[in-house]
Amino acid sequence: MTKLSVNINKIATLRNARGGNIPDVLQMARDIESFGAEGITVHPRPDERHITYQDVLDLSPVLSTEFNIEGNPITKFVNLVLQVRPAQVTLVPDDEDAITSNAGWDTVKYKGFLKEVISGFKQNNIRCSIFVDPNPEMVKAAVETGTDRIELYTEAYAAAYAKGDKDAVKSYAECAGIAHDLGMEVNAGHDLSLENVGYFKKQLPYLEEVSIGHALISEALYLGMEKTIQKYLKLLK
Ligand SMILES: CC(=O)[C@@H](O)[C@H](O)COP(=O)(O)O
Ligand SMILES: NCC(=O)COP(=O)(O)O
Repeated sequence: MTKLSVNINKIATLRNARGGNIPDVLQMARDIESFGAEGITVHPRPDERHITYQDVLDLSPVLSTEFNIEGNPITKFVNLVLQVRPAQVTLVPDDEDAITSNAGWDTVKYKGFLKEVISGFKQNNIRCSIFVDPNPEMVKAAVETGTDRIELYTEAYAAAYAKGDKDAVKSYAECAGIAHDLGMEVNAGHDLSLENVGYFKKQLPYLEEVSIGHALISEALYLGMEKTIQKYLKLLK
């Protein structure tokens, strides 16, 4: 079984559109957990355009499932994660002004940096994952950073699948196998949806967790949050 961690950034985007507290991000997170999601993911960005640093602090004590905090390990982010001590931190090499995540780590070039950051988190018993493209060279170098997991960046798979190209999953399956053989667990995320996640899960030999936000929140506008989560859980069994 693959765990579903729901990324609630887009709920905060809606709330921030008007100020105030509608929708209530904390209540939504609790409801998402009660509908069966096994984790909550947030990706606070430096401009706090959706999830704010304060949201992360407020969410931490009320969650009952795995809390996954994603982001670029700038000092402010590292301090936040060390204060909250979530179950998992996912390191993503975002530019400050990126609309959304758009690349995985160059684990060869940034090996030393990642090693140092990951060591600090692991000393605090925080599981580490790093966002990587489905590139065998990057996956092989990832193990030397000391990370527990990799998160495969699935945007390219999702785009290809939408055009009918199912073969795009092959590089992901290969990289999941390499990661497993090297002792790392495998997560995946970005642009996964009800349409494409079932095939992805079936093709990957190892897949611990997917984090899904943009499509899931959009699908919930039509189906409702509870039904949407139930559909994902069925596909991820
Ligand atoms: C790492 C990743 O793929 C997700 O965190 C995604 O980038 C969501 O971030 P936004 O909600 O800011 O697009
Ligand atoms: N790590 C990926 C994530 O949290 C959600 O990405 P998306 O579903 O919003 O593209």
